[in-house]
Amino acid sequence: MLRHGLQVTRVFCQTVLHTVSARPLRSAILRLIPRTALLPWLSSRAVSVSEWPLLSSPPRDYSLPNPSWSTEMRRLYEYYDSLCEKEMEGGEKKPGGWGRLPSYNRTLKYAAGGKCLSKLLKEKARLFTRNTEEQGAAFEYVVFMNKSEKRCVCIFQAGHLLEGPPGNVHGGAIATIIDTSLGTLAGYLSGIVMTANLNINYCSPIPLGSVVLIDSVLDKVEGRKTFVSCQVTSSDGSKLHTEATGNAVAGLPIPRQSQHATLKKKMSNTHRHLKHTFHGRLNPSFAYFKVCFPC
Ligand SMILES: CCCCCCCCCCCC(=O)SCCNC(=O)CCNC(=O)[C@H](O)C(C)(C)COP(=O)(O)OP(=O)(O)OC[C@H]1O[C@@H](n2cnc3c(N)ncnc32)[C@H](O)[C@@H]1OP(=O)(O)O
Repeated sequence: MLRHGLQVTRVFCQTVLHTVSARPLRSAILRLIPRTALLPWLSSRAVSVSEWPLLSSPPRDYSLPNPSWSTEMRRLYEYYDSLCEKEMEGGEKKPGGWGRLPSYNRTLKYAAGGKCLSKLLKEKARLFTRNTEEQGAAFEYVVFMNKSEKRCVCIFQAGHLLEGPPGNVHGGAIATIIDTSLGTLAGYLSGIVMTANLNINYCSPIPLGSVVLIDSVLDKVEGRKTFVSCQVTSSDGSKLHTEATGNAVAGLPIPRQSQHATLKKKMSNTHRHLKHTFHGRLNPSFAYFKVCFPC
């Protein structure tokens, strides 16, 4: 009863104080109400972004257009967006086969409702490709997935912080966006994966600030291994910049004997924490994919 009262008070305070944007006052009041009071409410539902509770500001979807996007980036975005499946009037779905994948800088945190998993993760950790708030400075990209073709296209605009050779994109930054595209495709098709192998041929430099397309396809699946490949081309497809193949392995690596006891203890603590947090109602890996790959 007391817990329920605290929960209602906390949500009420957040709602009201969120509206008046009184940050210091809001923090002071919220500090008085234990966060755990919110857990039952959070755990009773998988929170989708559209129904984000007023715990904090809603997560930013980095895959949506922003003012730093060039005309070419926007044109390509609009083209693929027009191919996406959309709800039409009357609830019918416009077929298209494509879907845009949203992108957040801390997916697990958002998937869990904002707060619950923070203790398990490093508080300051951010997705490498989404670790700056400065729009257009580094990786601006959006991934469109085609389920039936087992293919995805990433539209990528390289910002000034990604310079390698003067005026061109750093090879490591190119490898990063390739790993992201291939990893996203493999993850979409095979569940949680780790990149085991990545081979890259750099064919021609990518000018800084330009927009390129990373077209990734599934080659084959062999047991736990998902083989994928991609081509990085200029936005009109006329110039090949880079090509790559990769192998992503599904599932968790088997720990070495010496690490086994520590890992077992860690996993058991984690499991207990998750069980408490979610009351057995929400599988965190499911939530991860629900938010990561909703289309
Ligand atoms: C968040 C928002 C979302 C946003 C989404 C953003 C997407 C980002 C994606 C980023 C992805 C990453 O950067 S991942 C981070 C970079 N990668 C890593 O750190 C991986 C480090 N390596 C590992 O953890 C491990 O070695 C694994 C998991 C790859 C494999 O270990 P394992 O589970 O013990 O499996 P193991 O038995 O060794 O191997 C399984 C099979 O894979 C093969 N295999 C293993 N390693 C290799 C290899 N290097 N090259 C070729 N093949 C290999 C083996 O021969 C075997 O084949 P067979 O005998 O069965 O035939």
